Amino acid sequence: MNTEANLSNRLSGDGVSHDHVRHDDAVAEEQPYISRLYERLDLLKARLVDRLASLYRERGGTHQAVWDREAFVARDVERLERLGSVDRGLCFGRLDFRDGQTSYIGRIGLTDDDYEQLLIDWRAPAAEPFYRATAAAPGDLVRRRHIQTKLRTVLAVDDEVFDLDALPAGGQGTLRGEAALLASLTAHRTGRMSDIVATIQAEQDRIIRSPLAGVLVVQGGPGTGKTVAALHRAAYLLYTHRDRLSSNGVLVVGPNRTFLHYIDQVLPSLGETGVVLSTVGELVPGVEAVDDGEPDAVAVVKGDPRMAGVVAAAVRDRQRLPDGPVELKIDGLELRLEPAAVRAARTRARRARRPHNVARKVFVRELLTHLAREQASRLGDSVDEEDLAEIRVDLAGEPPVAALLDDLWPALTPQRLLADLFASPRLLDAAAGALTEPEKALLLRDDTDVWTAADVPLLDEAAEVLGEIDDPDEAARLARQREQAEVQYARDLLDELELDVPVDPELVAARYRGGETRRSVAERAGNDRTWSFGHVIVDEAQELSPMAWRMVMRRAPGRSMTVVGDIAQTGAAAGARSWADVLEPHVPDRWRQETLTVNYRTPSEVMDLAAEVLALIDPRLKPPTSVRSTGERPRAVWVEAEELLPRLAQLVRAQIDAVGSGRVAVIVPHARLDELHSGLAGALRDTISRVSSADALDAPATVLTVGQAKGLEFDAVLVVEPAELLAESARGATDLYVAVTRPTQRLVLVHTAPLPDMLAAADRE
Ligand SMILES: Nc1ncnc2c1ncn2[C@@H]1O[C@H](COP(=O)(O)OP(=O)(O)OP(=O)(O)O)[C@@H](O)[C@H]1O
Repeated sequence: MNTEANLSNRLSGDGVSHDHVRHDDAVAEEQPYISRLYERLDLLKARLVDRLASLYRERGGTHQAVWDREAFVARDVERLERLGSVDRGLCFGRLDFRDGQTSYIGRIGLTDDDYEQLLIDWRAPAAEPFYRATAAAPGDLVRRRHIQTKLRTVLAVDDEVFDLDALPAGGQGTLRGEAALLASLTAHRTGRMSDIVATIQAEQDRIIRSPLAGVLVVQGGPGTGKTVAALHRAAYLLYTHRDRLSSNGVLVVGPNRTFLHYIDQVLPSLGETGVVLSTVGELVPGVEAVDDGEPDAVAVVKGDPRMAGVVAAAVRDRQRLPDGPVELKIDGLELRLEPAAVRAARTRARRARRPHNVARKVFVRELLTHLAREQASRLGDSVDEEDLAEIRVDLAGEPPVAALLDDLWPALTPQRLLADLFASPRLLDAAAGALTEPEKALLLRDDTDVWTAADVPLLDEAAEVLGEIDDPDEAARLARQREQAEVQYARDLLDELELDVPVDPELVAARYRGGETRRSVAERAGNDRTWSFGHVIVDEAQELSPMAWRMVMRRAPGRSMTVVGDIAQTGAAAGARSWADVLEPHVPDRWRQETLTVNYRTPSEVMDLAAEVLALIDPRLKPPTSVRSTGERPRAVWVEAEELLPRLAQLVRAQIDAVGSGRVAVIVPHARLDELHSGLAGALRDTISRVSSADALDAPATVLTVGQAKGLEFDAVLVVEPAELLAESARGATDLYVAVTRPTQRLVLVHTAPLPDMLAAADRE
């Protein structure tokens, strides 16, 4: 079946009675309106720049006047950013209704000076028919027109006519269906995900416009548009619930930095910049997790829900009792502290039911009061409350007392708690009663400040149980840091605006001072571990461990979430086996699931092979249906072990040549990453990168592991040593399934060892 027929069958299998018609006049017909929209856009931008320039020229006035002015500036800057981001494909659709009315659909809404609607935002209810109308249920629609533009010029129009008779005479030419979708699906990949606002399909639209409340799970096979639909959902929710979400923000959690880089253009291209993108390993500000390939067995223990109890017990364990009486020498006077007195102070502090560092104040006060009384009675003094307060202050300044307090109830950072715990068999024994001896042994390591992604949820858990340390020096440091950030923000903002007016960034920053609200929500949220987001999107959600889920749930106390993933692609040893397992502990009965079934990425030839792999993961699972075919079957190339590198270099070179400006991936077993990357880099020089480099996805070809390829896509993919991939995978065939479903055009399997049986259908060379 050829590509077009395939596409048409898949998308229009509902017996649509529409006639696809084309007439070049339609292109000419649309150009004036599209030009008018761009003129309007330019005018609005020019007005905003003028207003900002005059706002910056103004100085002084009452505090209120300054405040108001800054509010205008912030709002106008945001508007300008939004208008600046929608130039490409500003308008992409037109709806013609039975009553003769016409609407144009675009990236944003535009009105003229008389508030006449010129363009409808794709997220507005009035735009829904553009995505949802079918021949069976056209509503009042007679025609849906896709308009393809390049820069500001109309290139093509693509009509679906629901009611030929209702169209005015002359409007019934010949057009090809789904041209816009086909063009976008077959385009070369650029290393960055694009938005799909012009071609969103009905099953995706349902997900995008699903209500804000509760947890929506989007399950779907590879390439079904889960990621892209979730990002459009973020844009839709921000538009529809701006009042609620603009102050709390939206968080998108992705599997790794490369993936976030891959998707980070999508929301700005939809005019939304206020979203925080983060990996699990970055969710605790101030901690940089290393991607050091922690052994699966260790990650499994760290991700186990029993670790919550271990962290809580580790904290309690640091609230110590001395083994016997403690002698303290203060100003030549011997004071004796009995364990019973410490126990009493500890009980009072624990009863406060506050986090450890907060409850420390109670403990310190209780113990110092006890010592103060002891001291006074030894001196034969009688003391009142005021005297006690003074003596407490004096005692707290005594080094032996301070050392004792630090020993019995230390102020702890999450890092200190975990570094001490993992470095001490004694502390582990005391806290990790719920773990087996081998599990405890897996956690042991040297005292170090290096953290892995699996440690981050534990640090977050510890931060919850510990609470903030009340340290005035730390508060002053944070205030300084904030001031510097404000000046930098002002500088960036002025650079961005390119105003022809001299404006001093210090002055702008000084105006902001005290105005924490001036920093964007995304900036504030990204630096605050305890921030409550209005909505949280978790992508590749199947990879999160139970401890990671506890952390992510803390970021969404309102439990408004979109959880996106594919259980069949779970690679992490501590990842999910079912959505119910993941969600029932947190939102019993408050989650709903939607399933996507059409694969927009992988051609059917490749998907047929992937289906064999999927059958091994779980024979009950159904692969998504590919929307197109290419006529190119997957190939398997056997090479001698000694010849692997030179042959692979040749094969990669051939694919780079074949994809032109597109992208090639070389997916390799973890154990061979370094060797194959340096070998290929030697042979192919600057055409090849590895994914750890900043510009990884900009190079024509990239060498990466399956974990790093998760969520990404490439024109051509070479999978090296599939049998080895299978052997080193924590979850059987799931890694192989992910690897073979990355290409948009071609798949080549390169092997020295025999090919796993499930790949037998590939053409052999
Ligand atoms: N309606 C659409 N119009 C145009 N392109 C689309 C559409 N839906 C999906 N795509 C494209 O299909 C590709 C796959 O989408 P996406 O990466 O979101 O899939 P996924 O389900 O997250 O895949 P995986 O599970 O493999 O990570 C992307 O290039 C995306 O732009």
